[in-house]
Amino acid sequence: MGISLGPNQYGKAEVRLVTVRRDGPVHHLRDLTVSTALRGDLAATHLTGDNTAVLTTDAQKNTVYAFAKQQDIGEIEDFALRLGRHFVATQEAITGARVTIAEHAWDRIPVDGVPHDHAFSSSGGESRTTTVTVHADRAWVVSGVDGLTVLKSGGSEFHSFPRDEYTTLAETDDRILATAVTARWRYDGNPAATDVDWAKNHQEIRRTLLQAFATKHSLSLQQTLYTMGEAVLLARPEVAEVRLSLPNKHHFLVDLSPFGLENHNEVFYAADRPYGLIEGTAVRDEAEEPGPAWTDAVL
Ligand SMILES: O=c1[nH]c(=O)c2[nH]c(=O)[nH]c2[nH]1
Repeated sequence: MGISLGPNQYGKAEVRLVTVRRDGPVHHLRDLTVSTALRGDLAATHLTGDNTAVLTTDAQKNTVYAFAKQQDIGEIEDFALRLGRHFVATQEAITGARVTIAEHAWDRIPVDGVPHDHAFSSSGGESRTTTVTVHADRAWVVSGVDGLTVLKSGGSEFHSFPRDEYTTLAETDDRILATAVTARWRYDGNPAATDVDWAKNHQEIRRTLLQAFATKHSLSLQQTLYTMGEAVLLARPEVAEVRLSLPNKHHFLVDLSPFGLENHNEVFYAADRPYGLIEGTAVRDEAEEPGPAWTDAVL
């Protein structure tokens, strides 16, 4: 009974690539997930462990980042074709390359109706939430938003933190700041007994959160968090308290120096975990004590 190697392919799956092109103050953002898979004469590595024909998956990932720097990405079809053709043309053993790209769309955050130069939001995955608790004589309402994904490619710094023997993070005065906002706000008084326009509140609070994120020059995500909560309390007198849970979706600068390329804050690796998790509350001084809906509204 004979056994032989069947069809096979290999590559790097889900390379998270974010690029920022700066035309003066206006930034152009691209956010892609790129997967490569190569096929060809790869029997040796499977059968004997001879890797002489194996272009590493690490090199495939590096190629994605280097190509993103060397030429404008353009349409994802063109970028995928450039990558695929490169692998087939340069690797003798490789006869086929499959490159799959998903592009994640971002919209400019409107600030007073004007699209912002370098602050973006992504509506995919967002939901509006509410938790109400009803007793015989009153009700408490907690509303919120989940998964409101935002990113700014300018106006964010993080430095002047303490350095102990385990601190390796570089200080930066220009980084990408990205998060998926989970927000909960509680209404003061007995809102179910009064005439609250829930839809309008939701819309205005969402807009206020976005505008604060876009316009606040950030020295930390903590500072941005408080500014966002404070802005909601300033805009909506019926809201007593705002809780925010903000994952710091890290974007790491890709080191392109091994390929003789400079990276002036243009090409990033979007990491999904671990992430910093920044949580906090902005509360109105004269607000009444929170009701049961607040205690139960876990972030
Ligand atoms: O805005 C930030 N706050 C932190 O507390 C922190 N910690 C870290 O590693 N990066 C950041 N960024």
